[in-house]
Amino acid sequence: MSDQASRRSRSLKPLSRLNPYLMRYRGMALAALLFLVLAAVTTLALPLAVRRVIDHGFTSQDPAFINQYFVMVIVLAVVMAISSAMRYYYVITIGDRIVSDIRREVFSHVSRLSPAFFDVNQSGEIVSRLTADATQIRSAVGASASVALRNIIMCFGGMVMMIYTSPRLSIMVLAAIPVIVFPLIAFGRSVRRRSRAAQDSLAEASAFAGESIAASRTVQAFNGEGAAEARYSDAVENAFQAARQAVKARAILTGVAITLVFGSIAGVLWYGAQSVLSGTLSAGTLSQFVLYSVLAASSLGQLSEVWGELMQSAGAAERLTELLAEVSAIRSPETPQPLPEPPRGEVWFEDVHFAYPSRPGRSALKGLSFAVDGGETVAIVGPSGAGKSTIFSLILRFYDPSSGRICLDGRDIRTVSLEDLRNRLAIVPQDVTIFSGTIHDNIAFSRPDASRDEVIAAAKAAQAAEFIDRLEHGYDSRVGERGITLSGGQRQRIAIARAILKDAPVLLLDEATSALDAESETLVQKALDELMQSRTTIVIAHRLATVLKADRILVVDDGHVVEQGTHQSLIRDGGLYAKLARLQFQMSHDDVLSPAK
Ligand SMILES: Nc1ncnc2c1ncn2[C@@H]1O[C@H](COP(=O)(O)OP(=O)(O)OP(=O)(O)O)[C@@H](O)[C@H]1O
Repeated sequence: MSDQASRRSRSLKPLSRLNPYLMRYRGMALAALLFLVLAAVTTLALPLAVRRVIDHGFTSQDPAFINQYFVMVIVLAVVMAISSAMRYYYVITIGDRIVSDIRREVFSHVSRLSPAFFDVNQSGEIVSRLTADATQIRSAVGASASVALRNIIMCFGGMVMMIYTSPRLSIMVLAAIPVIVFPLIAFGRSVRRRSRAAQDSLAEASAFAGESIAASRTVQAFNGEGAAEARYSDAVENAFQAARQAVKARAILTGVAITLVFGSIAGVLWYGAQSVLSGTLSAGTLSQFVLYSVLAASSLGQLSEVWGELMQSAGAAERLTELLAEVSAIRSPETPQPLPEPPRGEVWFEDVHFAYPSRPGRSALKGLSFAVDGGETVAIVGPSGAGKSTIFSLILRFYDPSSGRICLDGRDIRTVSLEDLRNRLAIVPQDVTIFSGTIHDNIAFSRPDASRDEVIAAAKAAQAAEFIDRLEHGYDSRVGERGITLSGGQRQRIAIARAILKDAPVLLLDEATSALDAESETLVQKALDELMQSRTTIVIAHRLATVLKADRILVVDDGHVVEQGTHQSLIRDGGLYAKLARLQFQMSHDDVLSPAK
């Protein structure tokens, strides 16, 4: 564990980060506190009643007096019961409420962080913060904090009442505390050390068993069963010995604890009894004192149990609120400029240099310039790693260039709001994400307010309607996780339907490299033709059909444009494109040499 991690788990301070959330529910928090104090005070009042009953009721033989006190005890018990129930309700509800708020806020914040954040953070870890850490906080706010608070009040109140009841006996108890506590702490440490050693040995034995069983074929093929058995039994024996040591230490600890605690209690009680006999202390006062000591001691015990939980929750609160402090590298400007109306769909790259933030030393784009006119179809072609996908990421403003400008309809995209910019762009990615939900929801992802008719029209235009109609529940069929799985071609057509529904002036199309069967290929192609009509299209091309249809081809290599032209002109020039075309589109040598065919 790093220094930072170990320091984290030793402080309760990060829990204060939950204060702003708590303050939102001030009323409920006050109510919880009120009932908490009320429950503690009534508990602390009970021993007072006990003393009065013992000292006055029994000695004066006055049944009316006893009845009166028992009625009082019942009233106290009812108050205690009601306030405990209310405390439980309020405290748990506040915990749940705060955790829901934090979850919502963290999710909404994280969803808006730029991809640079996700380049260096694992999504699994973030999700675990949202789930496991949030649950930990729920238990901290909901249970541990209230138990801790109640026990602090009880322990403190119990001690005050002990002193109030009998200062002399209290001094004796105080004197006994170090006698009990120090040996227990020392022993406790050794027990913990031994338990950890036992657990480590067991983990080692289990690891060996797991490995050996998983590789049972290898073990048997080499006649290694005997050796494995011997090694495992050694490991198990070690674990047993370590566990025995731990148990022995714990047994001694229990014995020592009982001796010390009861010895001290007996000592204090003996002294108390002597005082009762000599008439300096009443029997009721002694009982009251004993009850307060029991209350104070048990509160202390419970406090030590929830302390560890509170520590863990503090760590959880820290990890979760850390995410909220994360500032997105990509934000809308303070005063965004509007994009020109109506949209023209012009995209310019002007001498764009860019390196990914996670790899600052290596430029992905090195002075890239090109201009795409409204309605034009431009194909981007280049070797793997040339920077083609990076161009899309920059148009979508997932990252900002380190120098140069990217403009949409003549406006630098950094001067317009992210929402306006992305409203004008539709993307059909290579790897289509299908969310768990219905087909309708998946298509309408690009425009959640779209009507069923609009979704059907988009699906028809994307050549997807036919396969959707064949599904048992049509547009309401569930897909994605725990739903039906779609084929590669079907997923692509869903993505195309999404883009058609969005109807944005600029289409970014990352053609799939994976081969589809001939029928899917034809359907996807038809769907794309429909989509590309009457809008600007920038396509990372992997298919011959696409480059043949493009108005212009940009050949990108090592972060800049090295050639541009039509398929024919580029083949004629015999440069990088001619070479790539031969490899990528599997054209024969003759095709390349006589491109007019
Ligand atoms: N998120 C990222 N973080 C760091 N480096 C990246 C990231 N994405 C891409 N790169 C690097 O940037 C360079 C350009 O990558 P890019 O994905 O744009 O290439 P490409 O032309 O699309 O390649 P391909 O055809 O193989 O998809 C590569 O060297 C790549 O390793």
